[in-house]
Amino acid sequence: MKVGLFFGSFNPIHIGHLIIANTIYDRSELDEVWFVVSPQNPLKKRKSLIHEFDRLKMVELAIGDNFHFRASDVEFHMPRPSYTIDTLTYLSEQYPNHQFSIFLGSDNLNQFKKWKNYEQILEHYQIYVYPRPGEKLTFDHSAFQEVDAPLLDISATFIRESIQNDQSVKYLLPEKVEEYIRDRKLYL
Ligand SMILES: Nc1ncnc2c1ncn2[C@@H]1O[C@H](COP(=O)(O)OP(=O)(O)OP(=O)(O)O)[C@@H](O)[C@H]1O
Ligand SMILES: O=C(O)c1ccc[n+]([C@@H]2O[C@H](COP(=O)([O-])O)[C@@H](O)[C@H]2O)c1
Repeated sequence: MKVGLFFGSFNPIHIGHLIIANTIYDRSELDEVWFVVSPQNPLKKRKSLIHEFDRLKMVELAIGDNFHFRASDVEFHMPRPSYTIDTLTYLSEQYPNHQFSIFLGSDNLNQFKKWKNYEQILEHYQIYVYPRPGEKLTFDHSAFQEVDAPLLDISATFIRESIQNDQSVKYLLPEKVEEYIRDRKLYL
């Protein structure tokens, strides 16, 4: 089985993530996309990072009706911060019949040489790269496959700031995620 891993903080998941995942799924040979919620990105230290269980729950709510998509808490049980190569190695051992690839936004790609053992990732995994506004690709490699995905100027940062400023985030998030944030008074 071919599985595309979409690693992210998902703080919170938004329609940008869902459109990217669906575009790559639709234009590739992937059987499934797994959204891997990272407790702690090694390169982002943020006070606004809410508990990983809430982030996972929102991912589950967002993808609930799509049986090609799965939410994964695999990194909750691993050492922190969340190093992608360690998770890839673990998953490849756990699922020897699966062929894993990863998704990477162009913002992360431009920082990729700061990732732990990034050469090992390049050597063993295909990487679907999708464009992000304002992020021209500064690094090229044969492991990268650029995806012709729409440019979406939506970020979790914008959503958190809008909530803090009491501005509407309607349509930027699936309705169930918006309700979850409102009910639990997250990001205020
Ligand atoms: N609108 C977007 N267009 C392209 N890639 C995106 C977009 N939003 C998020 N991504 C990518 O999705 C992955 C997970 O994103 P992440 O959870 O950090 O969301 P984010 O919106 O970038 O969050 P934040 O604003 O908190 O940094 C990252 O690889 C990021 O590059
Ligand atoms: O492995 C690394 O060194 C590494 C460095 C930076 C980011 N990552 C991962 O990249 C993913 C995207 O992070 P984010 O916060 O932009 O959603 C997330 O799963 C991080 O753990 C991984």
